[in-house]
Amino acid sequence: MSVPAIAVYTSPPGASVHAPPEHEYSSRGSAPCAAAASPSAAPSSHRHAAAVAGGLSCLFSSPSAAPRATAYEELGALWNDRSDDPPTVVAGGFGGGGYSYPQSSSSPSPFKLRDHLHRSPVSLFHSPAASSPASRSPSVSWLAARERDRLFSSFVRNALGSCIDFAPVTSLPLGVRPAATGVDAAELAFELDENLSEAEPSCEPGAHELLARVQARHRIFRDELVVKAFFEAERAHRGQKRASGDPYLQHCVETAVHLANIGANATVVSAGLLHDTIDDSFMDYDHIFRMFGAGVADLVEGVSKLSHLSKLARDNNTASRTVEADRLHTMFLAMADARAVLIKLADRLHNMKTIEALPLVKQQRFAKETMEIFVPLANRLGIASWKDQLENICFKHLNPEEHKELSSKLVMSFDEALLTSTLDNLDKGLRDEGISYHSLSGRHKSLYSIYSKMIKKNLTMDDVHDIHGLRLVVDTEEDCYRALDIVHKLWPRVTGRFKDYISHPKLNGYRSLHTVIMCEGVHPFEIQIRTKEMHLQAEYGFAAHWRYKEGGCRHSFVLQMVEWARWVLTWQCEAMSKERPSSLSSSVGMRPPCPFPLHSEDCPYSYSRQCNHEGPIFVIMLEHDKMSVQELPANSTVVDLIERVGANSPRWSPYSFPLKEELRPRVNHKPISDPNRKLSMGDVVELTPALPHKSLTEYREEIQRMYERGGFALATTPRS
Ligand SMILES: Nc1nc2c(ncn2[C@@H]2O[C@H](COP(=O)(O)OP(=O)(O)OP(=O)(O)O)[C@@H](O)[C@H]2O)c(=O)[nH]1
Ligand SMILES: Nc1ncnc2c1ncn2[C@@H]1O[C@H](COP(=O)(O)OP(=O)(O)OP(=O)(O)O)[C@@H](O)[C@H]1O
Repeated sequence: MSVPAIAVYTSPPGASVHAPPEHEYSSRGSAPCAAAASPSAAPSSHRHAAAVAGGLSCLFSSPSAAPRATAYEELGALWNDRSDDPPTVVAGGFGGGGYSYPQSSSSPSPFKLRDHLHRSPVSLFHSPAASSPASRSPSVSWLAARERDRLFSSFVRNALGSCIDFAPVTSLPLGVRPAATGVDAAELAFELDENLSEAEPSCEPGAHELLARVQARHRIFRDELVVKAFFEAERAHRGQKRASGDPYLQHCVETAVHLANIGANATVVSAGLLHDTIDDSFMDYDHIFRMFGAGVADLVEGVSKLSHLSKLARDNNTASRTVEADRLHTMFLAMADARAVLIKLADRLHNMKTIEALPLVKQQRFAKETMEIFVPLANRLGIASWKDQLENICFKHLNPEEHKELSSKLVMSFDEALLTSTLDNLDKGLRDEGISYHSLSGRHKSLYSIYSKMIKKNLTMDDVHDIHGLRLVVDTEEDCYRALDIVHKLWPRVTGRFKDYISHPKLNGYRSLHTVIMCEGVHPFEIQIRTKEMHLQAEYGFAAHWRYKEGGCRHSFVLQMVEWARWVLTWQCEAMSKERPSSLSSSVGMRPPCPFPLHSEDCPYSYSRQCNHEGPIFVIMLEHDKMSVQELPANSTVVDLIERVGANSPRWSPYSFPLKEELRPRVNHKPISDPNRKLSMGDVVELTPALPHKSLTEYREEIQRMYERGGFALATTPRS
């Protein structure tokens, strides 16, 4: 996904208001580095070390497997507390890294005010914004909202076109609460304890220190709800250890830290802390609901469901069956609140970072599954830094030799100082010519992305021209060409590498100017120049980067869901992360209507409930202990599934619905009494339940009788 750090086009008016310093250098991922107050201030050894160390890191020092925290990630942790951030320069790991400027300040653009006050949803997953303390201005927010709506509307019409029915909601009906996102005090089904953080509940040694450490990094961990979730997670996992020997709680905390790093709000961070409680402790949904309310409980339950599916998929090696793996991605995104997918991804990211503690064979299995299932999810959701990190870890385990060789080469060839100085030069060149810009960002390509490109195009590393890349987003098409002239005046261009996708858009609608220039005579730099609208299209439209990477996509409803998920996540994390109950009351009047097409009146900001598409549904089918992901038309029933299985079976012929409950098909672990029960996205249908021990003999006899009557499939009363 693309990378602007401060690119701000469509931020909702409820979003936090920031006044960033003149220059911001920030990461595409969750890894800003506050070590240097300016790009040039960080010693290059430090920058290199941080770049190299970026792959595997762990926030908390641990006696066993967890490596020491790296500058890359530790400093990334500061993002959530943006008001404390100094201007930062980023030291990205091999996950790729980035830098960026907001618009140039010498030549204010008409968007200047809005741009500085609101951050883009696009920016959320890519780069933290360094900022000075927040202040709120309702009138400016409102103006921004109108601009956002205008931009968003035209973007949706242009970009999504026939993919969706575009019917923007202009206002929320009276009495409808705008969001189930940040925790609104009125939504809570419990009273938050006063001075909870001082309550000092008794817990295992080290837990308070763990909390203190993480609180020092992220303000969100001082939030009452989050503190309460921390102590509840501690209670749930007390005495449990990870394979590495670390307390289990550490995994919960680090999962939550990943979420905090991308700006998730208190509800999501709390659910991240509690994400394993339903599966691995005495706590159930009701308990979490009573303690934390529906927002957190639903998310934890959603993660638990995803974990079950993921385990089923792993045990059945679904990842290696492309079609089914693809259905699985869609199913994950469609069945759960997108934020649950986010928590599952954060959980997987930490598990992958600590995978060395597992036996080799498991490392391989996890790496394969992560590459096939979770990397595409991170890609589709636009969380580039997680995608890069997951890919690089998997790469290391799946192709250790290639990883080693390429890492050493990249250390030699990647020049971080050059990236920042090129950014500086372009910024100056643009200012000198009076061209205002919206954002200017730079990134270095991740190790795995370089590797993939080399394999795909049969290149050597020297032939990869975009290891260093800059992206400039300006206001008008005319500015694109003016900026291009400046670029070509500043540096010699590499012949044959200029592409004008503005006058000749790609078939998928992608528009941008691309050129490759040579820095200091030896380093090729790819520079992309585009307008804000082109950029939105490249991020969210038909030309979206995830689709560009993944190739064709069959179902338009998939496109819609994915873009929805990205939008919801981006907005929620971005807009709500600073909004705690105390501040909500004052901002409620300014809450925006949900901008996403198709949101209905009760707008829960969760696309899953809005997804009344006519497209197919995907369900998991378990038959004789084998799992498959089946695609069925909308409104299909259990009988439809059974008929499909029967039709493919040589023994197929109808038989009656079993009387014995334990022999009936199960949907989500419960035997069904109505074979015409409709199936929903993500249902797990067991056609042949696992053999119950006690009734084993009886069960066999019954099956035998069924076969004798003619076939192991169900025929039911015909449907009307
Ligand atoms: N979102 C999006 N980005 C694109 C698309 N096409 C190209 N890009 C971006 O532009 C970069 C370079 O694209 P091109 O100049 O067309 O280059 P190429 O022919 O694909 O091959 P290389 O020059 O070797 O990278 C890609 O690496 C992407 O970052 C697209 O359809 N959608
Ligand atoms: N020149 C650039 N400047 C800034 N960001 C870029 C540039 N080129 C790509 N990006 C962004 O960096 C991220 C990682 O891109 P990456 O290089 O891995 O893939 P890509 O750009 O699609 O290249 P390719 O398909 O050629 O491998 C994406 O979000 C992409 O949009």
